Parts: sequence; C-alpha cells; structure tokens
Amino acid sequence: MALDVYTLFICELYVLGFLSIIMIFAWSGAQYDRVLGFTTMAIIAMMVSVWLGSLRNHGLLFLPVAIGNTLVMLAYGMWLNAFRVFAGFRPGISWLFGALLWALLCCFPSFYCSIPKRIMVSCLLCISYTVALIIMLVRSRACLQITFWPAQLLLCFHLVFHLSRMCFDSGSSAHNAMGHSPFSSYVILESTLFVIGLTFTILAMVNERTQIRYKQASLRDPLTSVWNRRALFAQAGLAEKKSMQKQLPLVAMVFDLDHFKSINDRYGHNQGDRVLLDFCRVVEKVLPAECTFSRLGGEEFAALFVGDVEKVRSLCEEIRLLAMVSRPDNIEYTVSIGIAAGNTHSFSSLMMMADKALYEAKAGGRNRIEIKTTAPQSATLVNLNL
Ligand SMILES: Nc1nc2c(ncn2[C@@H]2O[C@H](COP(=O)(O)OP(=O)(O)OP(=O)(O)O)[C@@H](O)[C@H]2O)c(=O)[nH]1
Repeated sequence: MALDVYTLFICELYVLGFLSIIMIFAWSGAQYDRVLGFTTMAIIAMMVSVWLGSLRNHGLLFLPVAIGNTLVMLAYGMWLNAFRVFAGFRPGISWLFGALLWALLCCFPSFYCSIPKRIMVSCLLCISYTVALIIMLVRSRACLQITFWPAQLLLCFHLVFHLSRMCFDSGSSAHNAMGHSPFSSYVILESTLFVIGLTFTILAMVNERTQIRYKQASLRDPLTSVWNRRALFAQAGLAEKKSMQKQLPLVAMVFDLDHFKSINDRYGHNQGDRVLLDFCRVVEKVLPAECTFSRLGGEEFAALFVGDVEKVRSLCEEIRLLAMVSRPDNIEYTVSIGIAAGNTHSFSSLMMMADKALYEAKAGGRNRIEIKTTAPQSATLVNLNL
C-alpha cells in the first residue's frame, strides 16, 4: 500500500489541531483537571513539532531536528506527567529527561548530522517513555477496570513499533527532506494513530475514575465516610444469600447514640459531629469490614453480620464499653444497641426487629443491648441487663 507522506502530514496536522481544541474544552469542562491539562499540552507540543517538520522541505534543519524533536520529547514528558498524576504521584522532573538529552545531543555535530544516530536515540527515548507510561498504568490498575487493557494494548503496540523501527530503519536511504526515508510514512501514520488513541484512552481513564468516585460518593455518608443506607441494603442481598447457603443466622444491628439532642444543645452542633465521628472510629476498630457498618441518618447507625449471634453480642458489648470511655473533647456519650438474628428472615424484617429491640433498650434505661433472636416459629426476646 502506497502512503503519500504529504497527505499524511496534512492529516496529522489537522487531527492534532482538532484534538487540541477538543482537549481544551474537555480540560476546562473538567474543572482544569491536571491529567487532561498535561494531555492538552502534549498534543499542542506535538502539533508544533509536526508543523516544524514541514520546514525540512525549505532547507531548514535546525528547527525541525533540534526544536521539533525536543518538543516531541516534551510531549512524551507531558503524557508521563498525566499518567503520574492519574496514579496519584507528583509530576517530578523525570519528564524533562528526554527533552534535555535531545537538546544536549544536538549540540554535537556528530549526532546532529547523523540520521541513523538520531533515529536510534529518538526510538530509545520513545521506548523509555512508553515503558514508563506502562508502569504508571499498572500502578493505576485498581481504579481502571475497563480502560486498563485497551490502554495497555495501545502502549504495547507503540513500543513494538519503535522497537522495529530501531532495528529496521537505519535511515541509510534517508535525506533530510520529508518523506525520503522508507519508514517516514509509517512513522507519521503510527504517530497520528497513537496520539488519537492515547487522547481518547486518557479521556476514558478520567471518565472511568470520575464514575468510580461518584459511585463511591453515592454509597458513603459525607460526614463520617462510613457506608450509607443504600450501601447497607445493597450488601444485605448478598448477606441473605450467604446466610441461606451456609445455613448461618443473619444478624442485624442498630446503634443509636443516647440523648444526642442534649449533646448538641450543650456543646454545639460541631461538637455533636465530633462525637458522631468518634463513634464511627470506635465501631470501625471493633466490627469486621464485612459488617458494612452504615449511617442510617442522624445519630442512628446499622450493620449486618452472617454468623454466630453470640459473637455479635460480644462485639457490640465491646463497642458499648469503648464508646463510654472514649470521651472526644471530654464529651461523654453512650450508645444503645438493638440486635436481631434469624435464619429465615429477610434483612428488612430483621431491621424492624432490631429497631424494636433498640426501642426496648432505650425504654429500659439506655446504654444497653437488647437482642431478639427468632426460632423458625416464634420470636424470643433476650434481655441483657448491662
Ligand atoms: N451534630 C449533629 N446532630 C445531628 C445530625 N443529624 C441529626 N442530628 C441531631 O440528632 C438529634 C437526635 O435527637 P433525638 O432523635 O431526639 O434523639 P436523642 O436526643 O439521641 O434521644 P434518644 O435517642 O431517645 O436517646 C437531633 O437534635 C438532631 O438535630 C448531624 O449530622 N450532626
């Protein structure tokens, strides 16, 4: 297939210009997200470098060879920054390495005038940056369920292309004008496709991360960061199945801080919030993560468990005692706890029973635990006068 290098060059310039515009809008639309900011700068640097490449045909070499390729290395550095920031690292200075090295090497005529050496160094730098991008992508794996493999594929293809170019494009038949190397058209085509692919991959990565953040935010309580009611009931379905499969009781726990209104009235709403946060930290220390400890609203919390109700009772007792001695900012507080357990009940019906148990704990003087367990036919109330 014959590829016309000039047509490809015009296409690349057009695509880069168009991508720059898309990215500027995406960047400002995403509240100046740094990942998108670095990507935008990379595309603009690539566009200027491609334009400088056209000056070869006017006999100008310094601008395309020295400045143009330095800009290409800066673009790779920007992509590296985008991937570093995405993975949660600071940009650092490693991104400048390729551009500085290229600029320095261009000061030596033996390098500047040798096309094979330039091709070799350019390929080596592209390969190094691509490997660094792959490493950063692997470090972001946890928050990239969908985009990870397409992104890996794109980077691996880019890596293989530059490895092959390093082996087969000696530049021996190349002149300094555009398109005289047999590899020129493939280099332009691959770089155009790579920039398009990478730009849309980064947009997809940012989109996926945003979706995960929104999803997590929709399942967390904004004040205490513990799970919310939606998360608890989403988890309940799985717990019900587990309880049936393993023939173990399903246990619902409801926690309610005692006389919380008077804590707010005496110490103020901020201190009330402080108590809520303290209680959550106490519970998180004691309850295993699979209990999905959640805030139902106000000063009311709930959790679930599949297994021995006696174990739940002793965990709740530990929570009750720790809350009593916790005293955040010297504020004393206590908690009443209702527990309900059953083998054949839905979590919603157990929550209603646990609510009744909680009501009885409150009526019985607060700072205590009440348990309702159900045999298949009848409900039994177990009072723990603590
Ligand atoms: N600081 C703070 N207070 C809250 C929050 N949400 C609800 N409240 C307060 O929690 C208090 C709950 O009061 P009540 O429902 O009367 O319960 P209580 O005073 O704990 O009484 P008992 O439960 O019967 O022991 C109210 O004063 C609400 O304003 C919150 O996010 N932060």
